Amino acid sequence: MSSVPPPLRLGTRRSLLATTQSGLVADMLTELTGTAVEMVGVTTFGDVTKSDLTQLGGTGVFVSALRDKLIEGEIDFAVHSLKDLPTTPDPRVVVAAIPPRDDPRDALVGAAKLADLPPGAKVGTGSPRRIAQLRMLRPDLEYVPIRGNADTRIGKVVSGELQAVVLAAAGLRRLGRQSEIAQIFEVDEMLPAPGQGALAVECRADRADLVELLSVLDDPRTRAAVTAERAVLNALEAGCAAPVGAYSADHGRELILTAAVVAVDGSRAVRKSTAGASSAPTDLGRDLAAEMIAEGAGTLMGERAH
Ligand SMILES: NCc1[nH]cc(CCC(=O)O)c1CC(=O)O
Repeated sequence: MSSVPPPLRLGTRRSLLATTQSGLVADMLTELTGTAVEMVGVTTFGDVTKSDLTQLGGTGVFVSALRDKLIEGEIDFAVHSLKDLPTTPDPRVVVAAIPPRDDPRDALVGAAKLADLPPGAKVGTGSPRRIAQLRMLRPDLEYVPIRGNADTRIGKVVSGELQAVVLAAAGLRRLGRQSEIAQIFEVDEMLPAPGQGALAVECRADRADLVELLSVLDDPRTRAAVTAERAVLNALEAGCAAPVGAYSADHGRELILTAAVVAVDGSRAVRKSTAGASSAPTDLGRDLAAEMIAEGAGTLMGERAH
C-alpha cells in the first residue's frame, strides 16, 4: 500500500504580504516537485511590537520566531523576504533557495511623483535608507515614520494624512497593487535595500533531504546578485535598518555592484560601483565595502532617522 507523505509544513508570518509570498513559493514547489505544502502561521516580534524597528536594530525581528519553529521541528521550511534576513549566518539553518527576484526597486504611492509634490508635503516611510535618499532628492518635504502593512500605509494616503508613502515595488506587485504606484525610483536615484525583491527559502541545516528538495527553487543568478549586495551590508557591519543601499546589475558572468551609505539628513553620501565575476559575489561586496569605509562610509551610519 503506497503511503502518501504528509504535506510539508511551510512557516509564514501572518501578514498578507508574507502569506502571499509563501503561497508563491509553495505553488512553485508543488508545481516543480509534486510536493504538497501546508501553511503554518507564525507571529514574529516584528509583527507585534509597536517599537520603532530602527531602534531595535531592525535585524531579525521578522525572522527569529520562524527560525525557532524550524529548530523545534514545528515547521519544515520557511519563506522570508531576503532583505529582512540578518547577514550574519545562523549555523542551525540554511537558505536552501533564492527564487528568481521580483522588481528590486522602491515605489511611491501617492497623488503625484516625488518631484511634483508641493513643498512641505508629508511622505511616509520608516526606512532610514529611504529617508536619507529621499532627503537628497527633496529636502523640502516632511518625512514621517510609519509602520504596518501595505494596506495600513496606503490608507494614510487615501485618508489624506500623508501625501505619499514609499514601499517596495515587489511587495506591491505581489499584492496585486502595482496599479497604485505613481512612481518607481530608478536605482540611480534610490538604491534598494540589499536583497530587496528577493525571497529566501530556509530550512534546518541538518535536513539534507529538504535542502536538496528545496534547491529546485534556487535561481543562481539571483543568488549571486543578492549575495554581493548583502556582502556589502555585512562588511559595513550594518543591520537591515541602516541607511545602506546596494544593487547588483546582472550581466551574466559579470556583476556591476553599486552601493551607498547616505547620511540620514541627506547631506552626504559615499556611493561607489565596481564590476566583478558573478562567481565571486562575496569578495566583490566585501572589497567594495572596504573602499567605501576608506572614503568615510562608517561615519554616516550612526545617526537616527527621525
Ligand atoms: N519588512 C518590510 C519588507 N520586507 C520585504 C518587503 C518587500 C518585499 C521584498 O523586498 O521582497 C517589505 C515591505 C517594503 O519594504 O515595502
